[in-house]
Amino acid sequence: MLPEVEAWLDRRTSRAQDWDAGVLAENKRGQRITVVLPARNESATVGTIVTDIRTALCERVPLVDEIVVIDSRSTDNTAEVAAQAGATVYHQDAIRPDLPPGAGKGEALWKSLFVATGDIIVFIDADLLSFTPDYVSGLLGPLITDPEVVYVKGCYDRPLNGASDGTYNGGRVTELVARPLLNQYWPQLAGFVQPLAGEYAGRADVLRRVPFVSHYGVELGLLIDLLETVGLDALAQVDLGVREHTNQSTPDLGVMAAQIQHTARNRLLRSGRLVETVDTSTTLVQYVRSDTADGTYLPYPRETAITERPPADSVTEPVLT
Ligand SMILES: O=c1ccn([C@@H]2O[C@H](COP(=O)(O)OP(=O)(O)O)[C@@H](O)[C@H]2O)c(=O)[nH]1
Ligand SMILES: O=C(O)[C@@H](COP(=O)(O)O)O[C@H]1O[C@H](CO)[C@@H](O)[C@H](O)[C@H]1O
Repeated sequence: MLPEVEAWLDRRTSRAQDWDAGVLAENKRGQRITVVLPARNESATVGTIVTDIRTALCERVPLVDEIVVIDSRSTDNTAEVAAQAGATVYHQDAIRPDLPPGAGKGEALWKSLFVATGDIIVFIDADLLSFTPDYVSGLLGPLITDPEVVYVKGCYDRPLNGASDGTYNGGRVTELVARPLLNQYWPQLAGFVQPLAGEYAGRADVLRRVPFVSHYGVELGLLIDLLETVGLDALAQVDLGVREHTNQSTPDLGVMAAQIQHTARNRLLRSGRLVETVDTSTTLVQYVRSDTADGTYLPYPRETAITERPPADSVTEPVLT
């Protein structure tokens, strides 16, 4: 591990219990806080998370000023459940409809930058099964107390599929793809325990100055781009304990892994560290067994291409017609 990363780990890692929500609320210094939940078909969990944030961090303690749910083309009643719980809900495609449509989680997060009013934005996944309000207060701790910190990622133990035997086999794409890539090509980021964590927070003005990768490339893209724009010491991480969420299937994480690999490749090409002599395919061919008598395998092609939204600040205002 690089000596600067060892020093960073010591200097920029804290724990959720180190940060008291009431004390943070007293020290906001007029900064507005928005919590954003990107949500695609999360009606089973989004309401509880919004309710917990609202009651603990808006009503009991005036730490959070706004709760936004970005409905990301849900086909269930996510929007209604979130609104009923007290969130302000925006449909992803209804934000800046003048722009060509984007897709995936990265699009939902980028679009939130056009509607969130906070000086600090906290991103929380909407599929969490272990959410507690100190996920939010923990992430806010370094940002409210240290003006030199601009971005904070959560870290935690990650049981897989509700395992209660003390095993932490979650974070499959983190362990099999993202962590190896970061250690190989961006060793300054090797101190992040959960580089793909879906719970993180940043200063809105900084978030508006970096691109957002579409789909599931967004977390890796943000980490790499923020390292390059603000430097390692402006980044921090907070130990949130344990995190359980609705785990996707392993084949679906194969698509996520490919998107993350394309994100890393895109940044290596952009920086000139990688030169490609042949085109790279973005089609991932998986296999499913047919339900015919012979049960042969059928190819199941999945598209894994990523796109990228430019920094929100660089997008011109909509032309009013
Ligand atoms: O197109 C998408 C895909 C995902 N999400 C949300 O992003 C978060 C993380 O996505 P997911 O749970 O699918 O990823 P995982 O946590 O399994 O890696 C969840 O709140 C999703 O509802 C979204 O808003 N739009
Ligand atoms: O960390 C990971 O490997 C993936 C999948 O986690 P699991 O194997 O389902 O626990 O989950 C994260 O990655 C996504 C891509 O960056 C994020 O968008 C998710 O919020 C995060 O849960």
